[in-house]
Amino acid sequence: MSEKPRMILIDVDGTLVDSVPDLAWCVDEMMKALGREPWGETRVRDWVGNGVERLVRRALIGQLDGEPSDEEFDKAYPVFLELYAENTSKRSTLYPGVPEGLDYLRDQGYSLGCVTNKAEQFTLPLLRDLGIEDYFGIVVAGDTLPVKKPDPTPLLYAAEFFGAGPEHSLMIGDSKSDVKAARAAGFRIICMSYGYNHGEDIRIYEPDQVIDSMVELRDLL
Ligand SMILES: O=C(O)COP(=O)(O)O
Ligand SMILES: [Mg+2]
Repeated sequence: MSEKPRMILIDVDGTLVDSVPDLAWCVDEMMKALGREPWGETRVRDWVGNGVERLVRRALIGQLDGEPSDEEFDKAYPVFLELYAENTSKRSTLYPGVPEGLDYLRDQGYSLGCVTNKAEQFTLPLLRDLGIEDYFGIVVAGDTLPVKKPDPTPLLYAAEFFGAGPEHSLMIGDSKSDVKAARAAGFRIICMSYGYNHGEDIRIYEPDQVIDSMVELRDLL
């Protein structure tokens, strides 16, 4: 962990992309289509980070933990998928410092990968629409493998692709899933202070560093 990283894996939602405006819009339109009240961005923000299926389940019950009925979910999920396919990037933006940060990392010669819990059908268009897909040698999405973060497997899969050992591997994320996955993989972990962590300060989970902008990576790496 103390050695200089060779490979850097970066999370999407809450790290590179402020995707909640689109996710919340789609959740609210789904709720309205089901004849229910919309939740708004502030509520939806705390439910992002474990993939769109989990997001829809949380929206249906109005809380982080628990399950809606199968009947409710089976009705709602296709509605959400259709809405989000058309609204993946319309309202989503890169956080300030992301373009400069990615340029810096690329120019320094790091192998860059993207590891997200967002499903591949949304991840790839989102990265493309925001003009950042070419930075990444590999994209491991939420459904690329049978498991997602906080399981370390997606991180180890990317590390194997690049031939990087854990001592040369860094994860950059925003949530406790990123911290847990990185710890289990034996990677260094840096978190963004501005991301989504289900309403909790990410510092509670003790990542190696917490930064406010990806431009700060210039001083850390
Ligand atoms: O919840 C999601 O869909 C994805 O979240 P992540 O990009 O932060 O892993
Ligand atoms: Mg995230």
